[in-house]
Amino acid sequence: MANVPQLVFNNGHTCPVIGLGTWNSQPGEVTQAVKDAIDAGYRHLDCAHIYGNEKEVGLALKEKFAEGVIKRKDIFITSKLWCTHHRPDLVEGALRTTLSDLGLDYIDLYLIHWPQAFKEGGELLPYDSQGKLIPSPVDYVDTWKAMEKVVDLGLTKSIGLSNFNKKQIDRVMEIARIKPASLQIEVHPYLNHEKLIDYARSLGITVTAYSPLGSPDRPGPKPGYSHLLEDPLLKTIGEKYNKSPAQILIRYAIDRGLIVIPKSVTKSRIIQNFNVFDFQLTAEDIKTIGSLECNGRLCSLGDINQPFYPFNDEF
Ligand SMILES: NC(=O)C1=CN([C@@H]2O[C@H](COP(=O)(O)OP(=O)(O)OC[C@H]3O[C@@H](n4cnc5c(N)ncnc54)[C@H](OP(=O)(O)O)[C@@H]3O)[C@@H](O)[C@H]2O)C=CC1
Ligand SMILES: O=C1CO[C@H](CO)[C@@H](O)[C@@H]1O
Repeated sequence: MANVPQLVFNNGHTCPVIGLGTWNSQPGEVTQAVKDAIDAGYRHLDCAHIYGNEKEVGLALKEKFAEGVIKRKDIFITSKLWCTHHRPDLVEGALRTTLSDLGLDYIDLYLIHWPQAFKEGGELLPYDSQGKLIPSPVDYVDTWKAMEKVVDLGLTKSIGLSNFNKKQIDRVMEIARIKPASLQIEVHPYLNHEKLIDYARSLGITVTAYSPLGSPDRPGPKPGYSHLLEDPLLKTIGEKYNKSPAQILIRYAIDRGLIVIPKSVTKSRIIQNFNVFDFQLTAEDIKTIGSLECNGRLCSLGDINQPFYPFNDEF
């Protein structure tokens, strides 16, 4: 794959260190965003069935393939198995739906989106009358065996996990014939996740940082904390390199050895976020930025008492 620095997975496949996030990119805007990203040099897209926009992502790919701007092998596509499809007999069909929506015959990485399973066969977010998501008893280790089968079928090159904690990763590692290639978790200076990142790496699993800009269109992490992009420290460090806070945050992930997937539907920001390969943060910058840590988790799902909820453990 051209020009974008890559990380190598434990199976030898490579993944560009920056990708375009697509959560909350509306169907009416995501096609243009993906086309702008490809034109800007992105060669990695982060998608998911739950984002409800894979068909529109597929339209952009179709156009860029037809124009000859990229070939299929030039771009890395991630998607994720949603929680209502953990039952082993549903996994292949879920991936085939994603492939059909994206207009592809394989993806590069398929992740179990969350360890929790939800009631199958209805809404993607099946709430009960109390407003709680209805669990399904499926254990993610059984789901993992079905994930291995979709690799065998050639429907995805690699498989991995998202939002899993240490114990949950261990349980998958114990039974895995095909080891997870990557772990996608929330990582930014308010939630540095040092222990989980070190642990995943010790197992040969790469880590992808989601919400790297602190997901600024969502409520902040804690009362009294500004949104990350407004943090004066990032502005000061940015001035040193003539870069924006967003560029510092993206570089912060890359310089920690992570894959990073900032989302934007704004052409100028899509270009800006990719323009991070002409500078590098020092070890001291990384330490200083890391001091913003406040256990400021932004993204969670389901009830803390439900089976397999991942965020009750220290990491
Ligand atoms: N595995 C999982 O469970 C999860 C995965 N993800 C993945 O990670 C991706 C990124 O995370 P996400 O939570 O979307 O948030 P990000 O941290 O990437 O922030 C995205 C927001 O920042 C704005 N933005 C982007 N670039 C800039 C810039 N240069 N200056 C100022 N503002 C900017 C965007 O606005 P605009 O678009 O209007 O330009 C958007 O509002 C997701 O899109 C998704 O693909 C995210 C959450 C959970
Ligand atoms: O990636 C994500 C964003 O959307 C989902 C909900 O709609 C989240 O649960 C998930 O983690």
